[in-house]
Amino acid sequence: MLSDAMIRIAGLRVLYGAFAAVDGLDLDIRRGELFGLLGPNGAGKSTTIRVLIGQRQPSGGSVTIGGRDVVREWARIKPIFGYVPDRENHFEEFTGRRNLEFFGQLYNVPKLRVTQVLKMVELDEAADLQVRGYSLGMRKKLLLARALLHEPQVLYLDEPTANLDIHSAEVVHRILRERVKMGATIILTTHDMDEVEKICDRVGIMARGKLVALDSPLALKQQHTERKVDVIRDDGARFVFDMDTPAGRTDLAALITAGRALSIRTREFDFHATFLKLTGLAFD
Ligand SMILES: Nc1ncnc2c1ncn2[C@@H]1O[C@H](COP(=O)(O)OP(=O)(O)OP(=O)(O)O)[C@@H](O)[C@H]1O
Repeated sequence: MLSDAMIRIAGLRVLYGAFAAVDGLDLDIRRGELFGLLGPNGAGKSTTIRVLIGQRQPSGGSVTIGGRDVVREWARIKPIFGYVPDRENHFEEFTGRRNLEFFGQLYNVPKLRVTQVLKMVELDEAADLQVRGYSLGMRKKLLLARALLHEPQVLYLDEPTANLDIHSAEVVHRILRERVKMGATIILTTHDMDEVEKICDRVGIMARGKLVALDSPLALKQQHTERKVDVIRDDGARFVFDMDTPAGRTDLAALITAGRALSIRTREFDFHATFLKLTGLAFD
């Protein structure tokens, strides 16, 4: 348990009928942390988020945000979070600006703030066009702009950069890092380890409703990078030396000292392999 947890998920269970989509999840997220939640399809990521945004009640366990229980104290939690869903739900016939003004009214957000967030996500030039003409990426950025309107302390994002080009993804990444620097707490779900490595402070990997890994991206890499070295000798023979064994280290050193190593390559972190291994989906 973290002493500075903003979001505390303890023993969370969510049932759909008899099926446990989330099956005893314990997870603390720090205040001011950008947390990446990964996992294969059906792992329980979206169900967890559904509990956090009040769409689904826990079947067991508890979730608190800033010390308040999401079920019993929902009215106090609702104003402090923003949510970017994976599926958009804009008013097609409204302009981007009108969409935001509509939602802004619900939170008493001044019109100036609408202009600010449109600029932030680089939609200022398209602000007065109907959303029906927007690209997938523009629609996604409008969702983010909407979630930022009331400057939420807590932000949940379901695959925020899916369908975005590289530049737009960077705009989103920059905005998220800025938010956490200002003290916001963010959970995003993604299938993209590069994204996690680039912007997340910690990562949790879920499988079958449970957490199977929890660490910083760097620690996860260090823990799961194979400490092996592939060598091609001057006569074309190939060798793999295991750096975790004394024999592997001595043999490699001998080959190098003898000047017979033609090519030496250390193994890179293989996120796909690690992910499949941790989630139990690797083929044997
Ligand atoms: N409304 C529902 N009724 C019944 N089962 C559901 C319902 N919603 C989700 N499930 C099941 O719960 C499990 C977890 O689903 P969830 O959407 O939380 O996974 P996920 O990790 O978000 O997956 P993805 O990466 O595909 O979005 C899946 O097996 C799914 O079929």
